[in-house]
Amino acid sequence: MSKIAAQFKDKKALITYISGGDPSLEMTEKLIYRLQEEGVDIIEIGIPFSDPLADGPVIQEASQRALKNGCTLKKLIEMLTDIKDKVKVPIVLMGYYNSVLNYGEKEFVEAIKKAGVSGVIIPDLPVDEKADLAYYLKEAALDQILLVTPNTSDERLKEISNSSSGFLYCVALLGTTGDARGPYPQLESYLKRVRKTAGDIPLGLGFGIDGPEKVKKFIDYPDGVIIGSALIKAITAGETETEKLENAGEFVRNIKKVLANYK
Ligand SMILES: O=P(O)(O)OC[C@@H](O)[C@@H](O)c1c[nH]c2ccccc12
Repeated sequence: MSKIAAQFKDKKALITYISGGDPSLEMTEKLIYRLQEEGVDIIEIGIPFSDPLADGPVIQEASQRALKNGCTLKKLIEMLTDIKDKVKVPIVLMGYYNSVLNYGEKEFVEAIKKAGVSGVIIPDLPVDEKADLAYYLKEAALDQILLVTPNTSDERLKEISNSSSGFLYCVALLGTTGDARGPYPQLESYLKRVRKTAGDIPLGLGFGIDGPEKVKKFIDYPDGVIIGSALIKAITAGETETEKLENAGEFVRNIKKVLANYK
């Protein structure tokens, strides 16, 4: 079992997303330590990108702040490599395919492996693309987490879940990240359909889950939740570094309180 999949064992997992380099790489480093201390199960880190097409305004702005402050994929990987020994929680890199292509697919996989990263999410790389990247990731024993949506047909679901490793990312709505309308009204039947088709792989639910209330409402169906925009909002609301870290801690504690009641 991969280090990522193991995080779903006997509990509902909490996966938090932060944008790498927002507002600085030093802050990303401190946030990783804080999220780890608060007991987050997996940390997803976004590679800053100018056209993040799956992202709503909160993450778009976070990505812009990171780019403005000079964060690049290379610098992000260097930072992760430097702190590798202090990070026990599995790290997942989320980024658009273009960033990986620019870096070089083979070089990217080698570098993130060295940085201790456990898996990747590349939302704009379809499963049938058969990219070299998928091959290199497998060789390096890194997870490639794939996404399904309420619109995904049963046939595709089967194909995607067979190729996904670590967990299967169930997008909770038809829209972008941070969409407060989520999750999808027929979430229960959607996730039951996924469960039936996907077999044993853990199911993570993300997009539009903005706090403890929504977690409570929907946690029966998936094996874990992914929260990004709402956490970034809480962090950004802090004025000083200390306040930002404190807000992140408080946000996570409130979600963990809900999750503690479930298995
Ligand atoms: O921000 P939200 O609505 O809480 O959704 C999680 C999300 O942020 C994170 O998993 C993510 C950020 N950017 C993405 C792009 C594609 C898929 C997933 C993501």
